[in-house]
Amino acid sequence: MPGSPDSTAESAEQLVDSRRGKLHPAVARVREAVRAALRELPADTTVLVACSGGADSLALAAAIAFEAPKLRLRAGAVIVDHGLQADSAHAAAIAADQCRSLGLDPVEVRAVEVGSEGGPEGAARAARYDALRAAADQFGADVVLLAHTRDDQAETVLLGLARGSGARSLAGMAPVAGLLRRPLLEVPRASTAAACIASGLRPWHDPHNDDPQYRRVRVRHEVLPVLEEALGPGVTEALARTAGLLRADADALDALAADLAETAVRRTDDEVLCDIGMLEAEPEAIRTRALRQAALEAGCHATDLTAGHVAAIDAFVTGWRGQRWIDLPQGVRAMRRGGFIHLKPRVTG
Ligand SMILES: Nc1ncnc2c1ncn2[C@@H]1O[C@H](COP(=O)(O)OP(=O)(O)OP(=O)(O)O)[C@@H](O)[C@H]1O
Repeated sequence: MPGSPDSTAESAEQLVDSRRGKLHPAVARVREAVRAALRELPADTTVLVACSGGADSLALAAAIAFEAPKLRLRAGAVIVDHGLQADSAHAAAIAADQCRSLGLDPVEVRAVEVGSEGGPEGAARAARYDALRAAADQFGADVVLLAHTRDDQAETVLLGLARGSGARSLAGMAPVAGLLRRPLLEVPRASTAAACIASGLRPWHDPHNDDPQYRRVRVRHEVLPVLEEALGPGVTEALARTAGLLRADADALDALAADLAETAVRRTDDEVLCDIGMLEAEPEAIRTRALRQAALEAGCHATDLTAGHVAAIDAFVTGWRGQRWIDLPQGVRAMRRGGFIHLKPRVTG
């Protein structure tokens, strides 16, 4: 089914405030979040909003268009056309027109080819992020804004819990990650939808957002409503708060693990060596993070390296009973010899 402008009915009640000439609370909330996230940027910084044409990123586009002159920023938009639906070019053109009419400049549509690595969602995401980075390069932008909301964050935490993830994953999406910023992580999705209606914007409705074959869609439409009903309203907000708390913890542990890896892990020409004597005195949370880092350095991909793999490497330190070796993703092999764990990448050719 092709996507269409969102058919959410305009509620008279929601428009009351704007008719009275008062700023609608949802619009105010989105703008305030944008101001708070971008306040410290130097004047003349170029900021691009990644706009799919959906309600979240359209509300973000409107807010940055309003706030940019006051913050003395230049604000533009990038729309990525993934080419995955018959009418995707049309939907991208409509989103671009709306961004232009908001006063954003430059506004760029980038068509991408989505590969297959990492599954359909992962491949689309990888192609999108590449396109966003390329657009930032082209326009000299230091910041790209993504419109993930508090509800997206809560969904990410629940999905992580269901996988049995650790603190880093349960910390959800980062408000700032290099070039990327997510100013709406504390703003509910209901506010972005209401802000669009109040501003007369016509969001595009992505049919994937209703497709129950995606786990995230099932969490959104089935799991969270049940939790809110059983445990009371506020579950979504609470899950997002958990992400924020765990982010601070995970950052601190990662910093300690990086310090440990600095001394206990070293690279030679053909392998990565981990000093068991230095590792065994450390708490598990720090030791296993340093070991994970070592495995990544040896060539394992983050997406393939599981907690089970890391536990098996850790067993060379804390559960040594003469294990011979373990095979890790990307053909990396780990074994204990002398006082070290040796992580050897597969020899190719
Ligand atoms: N086609 C697009 N063009 C530009 N930006 C997009 C596009 N699709 C998504 N985005 C940006 O990414 C944000 C998240 O979108 P969505 O939730 O659909 O992606 P996702 O698959 O969860 O990706 P990720 O979580 O890695 O960003 C949007 O709010 C928007 O800012």
